[in-house]
Amino acid sequence: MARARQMRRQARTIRRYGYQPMIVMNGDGQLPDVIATLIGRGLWRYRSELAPIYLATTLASAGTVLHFTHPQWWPYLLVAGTFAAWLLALFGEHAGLALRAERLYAAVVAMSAGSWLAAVTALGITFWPLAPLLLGGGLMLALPWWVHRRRCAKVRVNRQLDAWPDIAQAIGLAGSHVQSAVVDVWGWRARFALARGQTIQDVIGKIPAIESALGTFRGAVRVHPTRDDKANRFELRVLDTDPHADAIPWPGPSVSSITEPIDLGPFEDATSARVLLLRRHGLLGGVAGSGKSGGINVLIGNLTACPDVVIWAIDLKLGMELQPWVSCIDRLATTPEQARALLRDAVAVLEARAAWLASRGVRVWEPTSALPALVIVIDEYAELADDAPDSARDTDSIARRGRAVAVTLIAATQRPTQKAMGKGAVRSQMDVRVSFRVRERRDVDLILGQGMLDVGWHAQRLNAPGKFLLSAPEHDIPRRARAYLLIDEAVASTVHKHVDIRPTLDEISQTAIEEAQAGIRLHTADEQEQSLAAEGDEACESPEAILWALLSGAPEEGIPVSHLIKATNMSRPWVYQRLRDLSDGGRVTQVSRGRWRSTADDSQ
Ligand SMILES: Nc1ncnc2c1ncn2[C@@H]1O[C@H](COP(=O)(O)OP(=O)(O)OP(=O)(O)O)[C@@H](O)[C@H]1O
Repeated sequence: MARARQMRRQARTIRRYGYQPMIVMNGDGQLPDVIATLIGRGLWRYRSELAPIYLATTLASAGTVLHFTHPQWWPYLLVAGTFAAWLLALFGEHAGLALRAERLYAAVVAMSAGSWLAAVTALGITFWPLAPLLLGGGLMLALPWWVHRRRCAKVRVNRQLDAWPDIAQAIGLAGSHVQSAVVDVWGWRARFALARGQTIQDVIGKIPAIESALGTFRGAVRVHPTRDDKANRFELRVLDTDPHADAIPWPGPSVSSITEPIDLGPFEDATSARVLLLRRHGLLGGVAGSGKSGGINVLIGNLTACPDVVIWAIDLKLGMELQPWVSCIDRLATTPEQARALLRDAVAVLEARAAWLASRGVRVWEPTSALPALVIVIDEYAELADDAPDSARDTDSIARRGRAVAVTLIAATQRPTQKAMGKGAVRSQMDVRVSFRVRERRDVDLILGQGMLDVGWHAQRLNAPGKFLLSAPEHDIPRRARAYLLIDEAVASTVHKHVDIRPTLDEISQTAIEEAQAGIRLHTADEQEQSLAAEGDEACESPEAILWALLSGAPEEGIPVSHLIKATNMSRPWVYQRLRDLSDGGRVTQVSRGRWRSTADDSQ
């Protein structure tokens, strides 16, 4: 038992230091040196934890020396401390202080240290209560430092990286070394240089050995080429936690313009699944409950933060899904009629924009807040194809011609079969495909494109809501990602935050819509007139129509009842009954005894 414990301790020491420190004493009074070495090593090894003590000691020594040599310097020290605090608070981000709380903490420490040093320089360390203040205040300020999660993680990572030479030796990658490392919320990533002749394929083959040597869980290590794609470099990604283990709350919009790629959620290696929507159409597919609406929420949440996008939406489930966004959506169609009108207007917009571009000799519409892009989100596309099949021509038009003029379609549907997509070219025009879980293997090809299943896009294996595969020009290998989850409160607060920055459509588009609608009104009026005329022709033969025609054309003094009886060929009571009815409705009036006319002229 004891032997096993000792061996374990030895192994741990070897992992940490790369060798087993051996202490040899020859009885010549070397013990103090050895102890000093060990203490020195400990002070260095635990430098991060001991940093507050080092700082306090430095302040106390510097303050004492300055008090005896330059006591008149205290105002400069005070100004320096204040200036350092100001710099850290405002620009600390550039020094790696990513969170506001971290910058605030650093500023408080700088301010406190500067003030205390100035006081000690002026008054001396024996001045009450400067010494207890250093102890008490130092302890209070040290606590957040000691418990800070990212600092602890950084220390742990540094220790793991210190052990890399031995790990590399043990797993056959001797000579590779760390160049840089960063810690993030999911774990850490480091850039490595390989020894001569080693390749990234060698490293990929050693992943299980690396996981074992670093003591991580299985699947925690990923190896990627570096951004510069050098053959003798690689990036090691080590996850402390599985980013997909639980629902991932939406951290807020990742963009402020449609020209930037939108972050949908993390891949398994915790890098962001970012995708550009400008001049692209998108299709989201997956079984009921797989997270399509959640994905749409992430997209809309980001789009609402872009003042260069106008959002239109169609939600034929009576607006159940998209209603919460309504204040940020310029136009929401919840009935087939509204959807038809919306798509018709979108085509008018794209045609007007295309004509405007052509008149200026410009090829593409560059979105700005004055000339915004138009994104049309359609939740459950199959319902649109079912309830408003005649709108297929418009969706087709938008899908084919919308890119250059920044009119984008985003469609979500369970199974994008040709029938569900309305028989047009919409599906084939979708440049960005997001597949949530599908039930049948063949649905993978339906959503992601023909042949994708065969080359490893296994959306049928996604095992939790919100998990998806993303296919887009910049995403051509299958990597599992999980969409952020927006709870109702996040939607409400996002709407509240962005409602004031929502743009309206540009004049070119608005005029096109007005003209299209006026054209439709004219067309409808014509149709109505024609149908009335047709009705009139038909009705001319009826006694009612004859009666009404005579009354309408009657002169000022009215028309005699005898004429009406004769012309209609009806009985006197019949004529009087009709006259009474028309009179009750205010449509005719008795001018004098036995003479009637219509009141139409009176109202003009
Ligand atoms: N990204 C996510 N992370 C965790 N859970 C999620 C995520 N997205 C969705 N869910 C869970 O799955 C449930 C169903 O999601 P959602 O309504 O988005 O699916 P859907 O594919 O749109 O379904 P339907 O086709 O029936 O509308 C949600 O109520 C939520 O609890």
